[in-house]
Amino acid sequence: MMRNNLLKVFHAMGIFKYSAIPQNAGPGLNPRTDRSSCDRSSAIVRPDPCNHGTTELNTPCADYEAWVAAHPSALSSFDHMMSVAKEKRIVVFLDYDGTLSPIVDDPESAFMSDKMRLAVGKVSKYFPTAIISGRSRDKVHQFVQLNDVFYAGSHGMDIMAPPRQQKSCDGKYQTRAVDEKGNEAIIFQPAQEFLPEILEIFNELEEETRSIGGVTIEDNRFCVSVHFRRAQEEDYSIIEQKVLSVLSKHSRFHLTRGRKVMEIRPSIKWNKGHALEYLLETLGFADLSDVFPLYIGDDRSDEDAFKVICKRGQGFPIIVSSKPKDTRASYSLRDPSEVLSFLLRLARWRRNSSTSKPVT
Ligand SMILES: O=P(O)(O)OC[C@H]1O[C@H](O[C@H]2O[C@H](CO)[C@@H](O)[C@H](O)[C@H]2O)[C@H](O)[C@@H](O)[C@@H]1O
Repeated sequence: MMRNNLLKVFHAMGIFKYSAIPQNAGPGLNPRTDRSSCDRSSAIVRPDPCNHGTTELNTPCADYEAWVAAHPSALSSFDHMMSVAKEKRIVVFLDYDGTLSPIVDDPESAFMSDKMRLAVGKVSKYFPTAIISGRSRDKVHQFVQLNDVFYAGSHGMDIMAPPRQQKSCDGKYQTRAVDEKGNEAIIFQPAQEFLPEILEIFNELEEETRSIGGVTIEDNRFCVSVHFRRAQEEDYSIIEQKVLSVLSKHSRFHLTRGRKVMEIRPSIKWNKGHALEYLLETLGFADLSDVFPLYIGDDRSDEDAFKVICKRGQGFPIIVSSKPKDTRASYSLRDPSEVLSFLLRLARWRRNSSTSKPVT
């Protein structure tokens, strides 16, 4: 009752203009009542006060229940979602930090639970599954320890995929490799030429921030993370100044922000969304009209992948958040424990289902 009243108020304020959403948006993108949250034009957004975290919604909109009404729980909506996806070829994409592992203070201790490993393993038995992380590819593989999963590190700038002729790529950034199981693979690294400068940036950042307590610099191979989760809040602006001063010496790089982290990345047109498309193509799904990507992620960089799914007009962009956030995702899960439940349910659904089309 209270929620309905709140929603009416929001409607009156024009915060969620469901009626403005095109009714022909594709399958999976219009939860429950044909509302697409891919249309962000009507959301009221304020930048994070210190610009140090993810963007959250302002005003009464910062009410989780109302937000969930616009981004329904993927658990409560599971049956509906699967009725949309049945007969489709589901391909599963997962982010790592904040999705498969809970956010912790020490980035080196962001371990994945055995239960989660088992769930991802089960999902990968039934659906092609890839993990696209901001971490280095090796690091995320070390955390996940599954060999039947495809890995993309450095926000998609380092992908190991099966060898397959690419239409959209001239092979310039590809090298041949052998995966853990001894199979032929391709490693795609579009930012290779930036490696020497990334190393310089890493060293400069270490030097510049050495004297500030609680800051750690993480080498993510094709990008560098500056963590300040353990720093004093009063040091945030000096940390930002130091990072910006290092960045000013490297014109081919830019800054992005995540959850208490600033990241310096090569300025190439490549992100998690491109990685999703690249993987679909290498897995042989590019030309199939019934391919249904499902992407679960919690952070700003995952929005690039949500955007691609929205543009394709078919799939499930799912955000992991326990707070209202401006997002293109259509569905939500509260935290990694809900991700775990969702993945287990997905694997069970596929195992018990005779109608869904197995991916070949
Ligand atoms: O794309 P992701 O896999 O989500 O990686 C994004 C960043 O995740 C990690 O940082 C975040 O998780 C840490 C551990 O829980 C936490 O301490 C930190 O505050 C978060 O921002 C990772 O360490 C970064 O390098 C990734 O870019």
